[in-house]
Amino acid sequence: MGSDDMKAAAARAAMDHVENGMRLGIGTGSTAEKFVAFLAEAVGQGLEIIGVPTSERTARLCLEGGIRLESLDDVPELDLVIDGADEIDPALNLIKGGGGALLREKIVAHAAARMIVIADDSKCVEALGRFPLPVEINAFGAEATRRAIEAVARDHGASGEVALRTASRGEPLITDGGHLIADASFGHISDPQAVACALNAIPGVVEHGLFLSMASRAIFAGEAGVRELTVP
Ligand SMILES: O=C[C@H](O)[C@H](O)[C@H](O)COP(=O)(O)O
Repeated sequence: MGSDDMKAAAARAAMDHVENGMRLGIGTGSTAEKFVAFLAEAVGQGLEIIGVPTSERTARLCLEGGIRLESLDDVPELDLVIDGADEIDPALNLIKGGGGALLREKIVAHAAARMIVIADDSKCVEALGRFPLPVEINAFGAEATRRAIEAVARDHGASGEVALRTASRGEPLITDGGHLIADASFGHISDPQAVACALNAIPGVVEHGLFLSMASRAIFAGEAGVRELTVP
């Protein structure tokens, strides 16, 4: 089974947790997009949900699929959010933001009673940090903020650099919220809570991609099939 099929298998399994009448947060990224396709199919067959998307791209895909959307301002409390992740540790702590959507994803996840994360097996790690941690930062003073993140990373044993993310033509990537993304290569984050606190203390940091104690269930798909993990 290729990685695309695994993502689709996890997304399909997540549909078992979607119930009629739900207010549903809808994630961003290639795995979440598989979920949007299954959701659109179910909506076409009569499922009624209200969706709140975590990015402009997801909103577009949902609308193309006939999924009813509302803004989080109109539907501020959600029953469930289903989203992908870049890394998932055994306690279901996550790194997210590889697609640049971490701010809206975290706001939506925080507004949801439950978060289910869907992924192929390659996202499963013993400790977070191999995937560079995305940090959304304000454009004002971006270099000063980048250096402050670098100092935090160094204090926490980072092995690599902190780089501003660029888009396809080399210009800085701008998020849906109008911010920049700095990717911090830790290699291994031994104390995610301490890193999260230190990043939150930097004024130019809007949000970071550590989603700690937010997911209550992970659905992984791999060669051996689909397995579900809940918080220990
Ligand atoms: O900003 C993007 C999100 O956090 C994605 O959910 C994450 O990067 C995983 O994306 P994918 O399913 O494409 O690996």
